[in-house]
Amino acid sequence: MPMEPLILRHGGSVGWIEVICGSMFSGKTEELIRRLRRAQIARQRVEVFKPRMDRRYSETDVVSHDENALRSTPVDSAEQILLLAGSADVVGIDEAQFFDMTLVDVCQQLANDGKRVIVAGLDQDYMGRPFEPMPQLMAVAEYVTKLHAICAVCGAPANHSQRLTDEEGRVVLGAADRYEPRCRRCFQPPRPTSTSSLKAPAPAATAPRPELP
Ligand SMILES: Nc1ncnc2c1ncn2[C@@H]1O[C@H](COP(=O)(O)OP(=O)(O)O)[C@@H](O)[C@H]1O
Ligand SMILES: Cc1cn([C@H]2C[C@H](O)[C@@H](COP(=O)(O)O)O2)c(=O)[nH]c1=O
Ligand SMILES: [Zn+2]
Repeated sequence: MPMEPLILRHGGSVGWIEVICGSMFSGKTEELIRRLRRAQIARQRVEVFKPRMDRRYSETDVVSHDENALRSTPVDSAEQILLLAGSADVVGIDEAQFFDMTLVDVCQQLANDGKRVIVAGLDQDYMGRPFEPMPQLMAVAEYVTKLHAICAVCGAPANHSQRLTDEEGRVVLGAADRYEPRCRRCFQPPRPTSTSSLKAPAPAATAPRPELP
């Protein structure tokens, strides 16, 4: 993965998008901070953003579960990132799953403008569903890194974030008080309680057997 701005023959530099994704505790924030610190060491201009709603560990800093921290600007919307990125060479964005789909266009515009854009976020929610806008960002990114935590039940690589409370709704902020990473085998997605799930097909006894491929 290129770390230095690439200079084009006609003068300007070419930008790109890097996505860092995975479950909670997989090391996304640590990896984001590591890449941004290296860019600072290379004397590149770095701007870091996070959604203002993420106040878990700090109002202003991007903070990992291990208390590794980097100063950031909290924003209320993805559009604000465009306004505030200014002349940065490198733009870091944490907790990308809390922005709306506008973030995809914002990242594209920043990269088209010659900036290196590094986005970190959850690829799945507590139900195991793709967490927008992460899938769309992964599709348009030049580089995608998927990280794994360690399953809190069995120690295997963990791909899921298990919510430990009965709270419903996609957005419920928390850390180890509310979530733990789990592997595919140990993950137990909560049952959906929407009315559509009440109209589920008949029980297995009367359902037709699936055909073998
Ligand atoms: N079950 C776990 N698996 C991996 N790391 C864990 C686990 N529980 C706690 N940690 C800690 O979380 C750190 C990663 O934190 P962080 O970068 O904030 O992750 P993320 O941003 O993906 O939630 C690890 O370096 C480790 O110290
Ligand atoms: C799975 C899931 C998580 N969240 C929240 C919980 C935390 O506040 C963040 C994830 O932080 P991390 O840096 O990746 O540890 O997201 C949520 O709101 N909804 C979910 O489904
Ligand atoms: Zn497991």
